[in-house]
Parts: sequence; structure tokens; C-alpha cells
Amino acid sequence: MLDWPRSNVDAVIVDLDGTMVDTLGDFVQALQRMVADLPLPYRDFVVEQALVERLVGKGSENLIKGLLAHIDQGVAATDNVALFEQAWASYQHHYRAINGRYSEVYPGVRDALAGWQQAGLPMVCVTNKPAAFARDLLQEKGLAPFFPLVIGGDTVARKKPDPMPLLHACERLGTVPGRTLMVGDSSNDAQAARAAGCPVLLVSYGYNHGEPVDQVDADAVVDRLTQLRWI
Ligand SMILES: O=C(O)COP(=O)(O)O
Ligand SMILES: [Mg+2]
Repeated sequence: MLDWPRSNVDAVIVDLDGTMVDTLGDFVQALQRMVADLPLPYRDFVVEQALVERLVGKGSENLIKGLLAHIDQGVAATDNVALFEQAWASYQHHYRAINGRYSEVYPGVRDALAGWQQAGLPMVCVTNKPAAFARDLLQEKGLAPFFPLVIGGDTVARKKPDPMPLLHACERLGTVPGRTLMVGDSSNDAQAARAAGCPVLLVSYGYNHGEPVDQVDADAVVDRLTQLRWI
């Protein structure tokens, strides 16, 4: 168990992909359907989970750009605005259609959130996923009641690892960053938290751009969110 003084924390910011929900299956499906709408060589590409795990984390636009550049080895996609626009429209269409169908809530998440709620902690979801997709996913997985406030990758001008979404969350919560705990799965979350001045807890099971989280500067790492115990 990881003991954390309840008196030091006024609210919790929780990341979505890789922390609450394993969404790699959704990303793989949406991207596979997206490339099928594009010309060759993209159309024939088989999207594998391990590649998506490395590319995910910095928002959907970044994920798509990363995939296109991976397929054409950076030759065409980088400056091809028309290709990106086509891919982005197709991706949104397909993601909306399958959102949540190929993803699962990680073990311990529901119990942990219920416990934090019982401890009187307001919670806000801060994700780099577009806010509408995040809200639909939380709804689909029965997690929406924990999060009256969802801040997506398109809610403010900059995404994590920039501190802006976290500072915006604190402002909306009316809490100071130093007493607002960030819970996430990647260096994005940890860097954003450090820059905002929030304490940060990471889970070991998420994506972190395909790297282990032990190297990331964080206050603690847990294997399950239920390991966090308020004392
Ligand atoms: O959509 C992404 O790139 C990752 O989203 P996250 O911030 O919820 O991990
Ligand atoms: Mg994440």
C-alpha cells in the first residue's frame, strides 16, 4: 500500500488513457479503419498495438501524424496537409463509431475512484484526448459520475506535458496546485504536474510512450490505484 496524508490533498486530477481505461484496442481499430480510407501506401498498412502504444499520449492529431510518418518513413506525411486533413476527418468518424467498444477499465479503478469520492475529494479528468471523445468514453464505462469536469486535449490552447490543462483544472476546482494530486501513466502527466507544481502519482501499467515508468520523475508509482491509501 502507498500511504498518502489526506490532509495534504484537496482534489485529484486523473488522466484517462492508460490510467483509467486501456484504450489501445480502440486506437488500433480507429486507425486501421482510417488507413483503409487513405491512398497507398497507407491503405495496406497493418496497425499493430505495440506501435500505437509508442505513439499514443500526446493527443490524437499527434498520433495520426506519427502513424502516417511511420508508414511513409517521414517522406510524404510531414508536410502533406491535405493527407492529414483527410486522415483526421476519417479518424474522428471511425473513433466516434467505436469509442469504448475495444477498451476496458483497468482493475481497481472503479473501487479507487469510489474511495476517493468517499474521502470527499473532488475529481477532474485531464486527458489529451479530445474532450467529446473523453466524455463519451467515461459515460460508456460508467465513470462519468465521478467527473463533472472533463478537460480534453482541445479544451485549452496547450496539451500535457504543458502545465496549462492542469492549471486550468486547479482554477476550475478552486484548489492550489501544490494540494492537487495528479494521477497519470506517462512522462507527459509527470512533466505537466511538475511544471504546474502538483504532486504526481503514476501507475505502472499504462503506456508512457512504450517506456517503463521507473525512469520518470514522479512522487510515487503504484501497480493499481487501490494501492493508494489516504491516512
Ligand atoms: O489521447 C492521448 O494522446 C492520450 O490521452 P491521455 O492524456 O488520457 O493519456
Ligand atoms: Mg495517459
